[in-house]
Amino acid sequence: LQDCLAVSRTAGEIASGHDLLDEMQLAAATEEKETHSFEIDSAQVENVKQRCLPNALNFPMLEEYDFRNDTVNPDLDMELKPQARPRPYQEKSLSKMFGNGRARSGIIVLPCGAGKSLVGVSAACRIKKSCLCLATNAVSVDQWAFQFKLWSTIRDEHISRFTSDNKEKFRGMAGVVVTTYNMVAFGGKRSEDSEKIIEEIRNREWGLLLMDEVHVVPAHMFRKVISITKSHCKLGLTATLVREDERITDLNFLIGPKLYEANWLDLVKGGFIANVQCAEVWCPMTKEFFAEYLKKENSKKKQ
Ligand SMILES: Nc1ncnc2c1ncn2[C@@H]1O[C@H](COP(=O)(O)OP(=O)(O)OP(=O)(O)O)[C@@H](O)[C@H]1O
Repeated sequence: LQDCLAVSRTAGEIASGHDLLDEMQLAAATEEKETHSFEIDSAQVENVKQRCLPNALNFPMLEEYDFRNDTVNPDLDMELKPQARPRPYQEKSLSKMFGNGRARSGIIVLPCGAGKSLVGVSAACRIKKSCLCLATNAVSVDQWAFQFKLWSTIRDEHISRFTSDNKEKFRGMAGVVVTTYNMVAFGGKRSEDSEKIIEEIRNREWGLLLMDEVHVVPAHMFRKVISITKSHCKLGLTATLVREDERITDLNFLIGPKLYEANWLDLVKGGFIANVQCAEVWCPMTKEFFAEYLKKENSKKKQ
């Protein structure tokens, strides 16, 4: 099996779904346990993951992809360029993902401007298999395609964009497709060109599903994207794990646990991101607005 879901009760006590994983403790805890291997029907994987959450059986799971031994999916010739030098916190986030030589699915949290793109591109360069990169809009798609070319040696014909304006196809056995969550999740009628590309996206086994801004994607769209694409490893990138719809735990079993979170104050001190100034501005409210503001059912909107 190239993919495995690792489960450990003891590890669960150490690292609950939202805590950072401590490699040493986790390895020690897992070693104490016997290993059993069995295959899960792909249609049931989401159910199994959900049943293992802390509010159910409390067997937190790690999904790992043994990409080095994947002889089924073709390799993608792509390296980081020598001038791409990940910063210490970027390296650390990658070491949480690739700690044991496999690619672990999960979420990396880095503040705005800290360089999530280089982390995503580095992850794709290590796995060296086809990568589906999902962004929230067409501008981000262009930026991601640009970042892949900026930091990696990927050849132009191996990377394509799929948006309403750009319906490109990569050439060769493996490649990177950058598109939006919307393009993949769209349920309406598509043009012939789009239909062909989406078929390709559905049918291919992706080594890496790279998901940008995971906190803003509505939960139902997320589910749809994950259910119609087949990927061995999922990496979610975000600047915050706060969600408006309170479905943050969904990310935990749909993608994986938080693997790393950088402390933005440390990054400011290190000179990696700009200093933040916080100011509180008080504004008057009209009587009607204030009455609405005080209503219990509007409490979520206040956030
Ligand atoms: N290791 C690095 N060496 C040099 N430049 C870097 C490095 N990492 C990131 N950068 C630069 O920092 C800037 C911010 O990077 P990037 O756009 O990936 O941040 P981000 O975390 O995605 O931000 P946002 O959340 O705002 O999208 C870019 O100009 C990028 O080239």
